[in-house]
Amino acid sequence: MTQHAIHVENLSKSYDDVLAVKSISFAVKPGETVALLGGNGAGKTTTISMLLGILLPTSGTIQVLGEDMVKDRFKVMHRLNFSSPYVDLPRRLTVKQNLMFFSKLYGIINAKERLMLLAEELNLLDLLNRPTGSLSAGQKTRVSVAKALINEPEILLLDEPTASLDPDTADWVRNYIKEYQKRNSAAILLASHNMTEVERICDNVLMMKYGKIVDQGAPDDLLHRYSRTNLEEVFLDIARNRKDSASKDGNDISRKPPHDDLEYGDI
Ligand SMILES: Nc1ncnc2c1ncn2[C@@H]1O[C@H](COP(=O)(O)OP(=O)(O)OP(=O)(O)O)[C@@H](O)[C@H]1O
Repeated sequence: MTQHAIHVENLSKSYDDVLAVKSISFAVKPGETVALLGGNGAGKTTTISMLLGILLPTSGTIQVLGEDMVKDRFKVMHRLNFSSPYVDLPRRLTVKQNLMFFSKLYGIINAKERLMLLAEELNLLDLLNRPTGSLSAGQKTRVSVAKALINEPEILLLDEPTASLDPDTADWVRNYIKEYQKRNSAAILLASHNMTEVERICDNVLMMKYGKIVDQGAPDDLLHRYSRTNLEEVFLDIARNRKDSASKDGNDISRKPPHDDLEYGDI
């Protein structure tokens, strides 16, 4: 039996009186790319933060590479990494200093070689001596991807990996990440608002709303079930409760959320 790279069961998280994530369950296999989709406030960042061990769940379990993330996260943290354009790397450090810092943090043996390889592949050579804070948004995103791959992670958590990139560079970065995944059988969990990206690179999609997973499936499967031609329309159907019929597996997405759900999300 294939061991799941990520296995989440009945995971919930409350912030005081806000129940941000409500009993979600899902799994990601090695070599698989799964998208976490949902409107603002749906619970995506909270979920990713729990997977990274930054936030403790209120209840439920998270197994990462077979380890319990709550009890034993230090056994596996060096095997994961993440990239988010919303988490700034230290601004005054140069790109090289930042990448070197993270190499040391992850205990990379041939740190300099690894750094230079990534810099070359991600077209960062001319930026290595620039303060990270002085870079354009797109340049910072490329540095963030390099930082995320510095330890050759088996699990990659990506929050909007191509935000701020022009279409040509975004396409290139997507292909680069997919190539990396193929070589390393990495599991990828991706939060994105870019539906074309999700359709192109994800094997499975989890649709979150008000902290719950309200539907899921392969992109083609969702298009078929919602009788849509693209994922953006499926997203809008779910966000606006527009679909009349329940999905085949019995999820009734036409149902209005219970009254107390309204305070948790703003789709
Ligand atoms: N530190 C916090 N304290 C209190 N409430 C929080 C905190 N962080 C998030 N929340 C709330 O939890 C809910 C889920 O937020 P989260 O950031 O996980 O959503 P998201 O899906 O990532 O949204 P977005 O797409 O806007 O980034 C929201 O209602 C949010 O206001």
